[in-house]
Amino acid sequence: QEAAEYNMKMHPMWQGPLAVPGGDRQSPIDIIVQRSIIDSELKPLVTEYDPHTCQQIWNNGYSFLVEYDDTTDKSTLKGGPLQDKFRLCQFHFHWGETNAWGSEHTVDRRLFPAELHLVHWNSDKYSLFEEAVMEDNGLAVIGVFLKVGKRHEGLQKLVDALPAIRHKDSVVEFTRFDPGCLLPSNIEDYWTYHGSLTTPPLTESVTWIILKQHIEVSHDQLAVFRSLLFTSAEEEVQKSMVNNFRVQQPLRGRTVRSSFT
Ligand SMILES: NS(=O)(=O)c1nc2c(F)c(F)c(F)c(F)c2s1
Ligand SMILES: [Zn+2]
Repeated sequence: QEAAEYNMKMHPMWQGPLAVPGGDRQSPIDIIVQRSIIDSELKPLVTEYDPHTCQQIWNNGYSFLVEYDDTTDKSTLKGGPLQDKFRLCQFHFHWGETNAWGSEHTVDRRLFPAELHLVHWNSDKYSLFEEAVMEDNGLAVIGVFLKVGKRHEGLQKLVDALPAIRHKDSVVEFTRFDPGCLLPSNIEDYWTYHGSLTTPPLTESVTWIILKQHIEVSHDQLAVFRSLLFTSAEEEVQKSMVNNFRVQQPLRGRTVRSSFT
């Protein structure tokens, strides 16, 4: 409990509501593997990402986001637990001040040093992200755990862009980046559950798809994430962007399904 209180006091992210009042499908959560229900009807995920839809990378004061042109169905996700087609709008990460923690979700309480979120919205049912974010089947987010190990060649282009967006609200052009290079080789094995955004507005509109297989990045690559700042250039006290994860939320009777035995 005191850790949660510490988290609330110490991190700029928690000025907003800690949990949506009455929210019974909040994220992130701990995935207890033996309590997950194997669902043989879960299909393989189908991602079709077009690197030419990549537009910019920016620091929004919570994380850094790589944003994609989502005005057409060029970069999409379907299959898995999803009935509709979802458009990629952005991806971002959450990480810790040390390699000992940083992920938002955990597996049997196991923490990872960072977690990647690929954010998609339901373009079969809605015409804008802003609409979809308010609907319970509006968003689908793929979560990928990061472990420290060998250098991730595909990530380096992104790491090299970070010094240009050190401060909150800085933006630089970022093109021809294939987010598929950040996925592990096995995307068939995943857990899925209904939850929420993990940063304000915390809306309960997300079908979470957490991949079982992690990706590896080097210690030095992750260290560059920590060189980012929560604060804008004008602020006199600079705060390094670390521990930008939300505290875990109660399961409230939800079931986590798994696509594998
Ligand atoms: N961490 S997350 O749940 O994937 C996630 N949070 C947010 C958020 F707070 C936003 F305002 C937003 F526009 C997003 F696209 C996402 S995506
Ligand atoms: Zn996230």
